[in-house]
Amino acid sequence: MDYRELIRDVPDWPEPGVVFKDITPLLADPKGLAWAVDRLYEPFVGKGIDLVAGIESRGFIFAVGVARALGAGFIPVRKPGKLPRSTVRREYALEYGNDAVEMHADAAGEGQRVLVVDDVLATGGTMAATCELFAETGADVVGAAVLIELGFLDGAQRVAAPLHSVLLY
Ligand SMILES: O=P(O)(O)OC[C@H]1O[C@H](OP(=O)(O)OP(=O)(O)O)[C@H](O)[C@@H]1O
Ligand SMILES: Nc1ncnc2[nH]cnc12
Repeated sequence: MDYRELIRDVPDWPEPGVVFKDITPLLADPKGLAWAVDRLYEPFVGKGIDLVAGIESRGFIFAVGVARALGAGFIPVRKPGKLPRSTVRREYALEYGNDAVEMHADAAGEGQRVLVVDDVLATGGTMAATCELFAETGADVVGAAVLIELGFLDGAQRVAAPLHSVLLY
C-alpha cells in the first residue's frame, strides 16, 4: 500500500494559494496510523531518547505513540497561553500567518536527549522555533521527525537538528 494515497490535497485551504495536506484519512486507517508512527520512531531506536516533544496540535497525534515506542516521556509544545506554569516562548512565521510556541521552562533538563515530532514541515518556522526553545533550556535536540516535508518550501534549512522526514513532497 502506498500510504500517500491516504493523504488528501485540499487546494486553497485555509487560504488561497495553500495546498493543505489532509492526513485525516491516514489517521482513520488502522494500518496507516501504525505505519506512520512506526516510520517516525524507527530511526531513533537505541539513540537514548529521554523525551519526545509533540507540537500542538497535529504533532501530539504522533508524538505520544513515538514516545511509547521509544520508552520515552512526552512533552507538549503548545500554542500561547495554554500552559499553567512558567513558560519559555518563541515567535515564528507560518506558511499562513504568524504564531508562537511555548513550553514549560522546566520541561527538559540540562543534557536530556529530546526528539521533536510534528506532522508537517512547511516553512520550518514551527520546528525551528521548537528546537531553539529546547536548545535554550540546555537540552540536547537529537532529532526532528515529521511525517510530511514540503520540500519546495525549503523548511529543512531552518532546522538545526538532524531532520527525519517520512514523506517528501
Ligand atoms: O513549517 P511551518 O511553516 O511552521 O508549518 C508547519 C506547522 O503548521 C501546522 O500547524 P498549525 O499551526 O496549522 O496547527 P495545528 O497543528 O493545530 O493544525 C503543522 O501541524 C505544523 O506544526
Ligand atoms: N500545506 C500544509 N498542509 C498541512 N499542514 C500544513 N502546515 C503548514 N502548511 C501546511
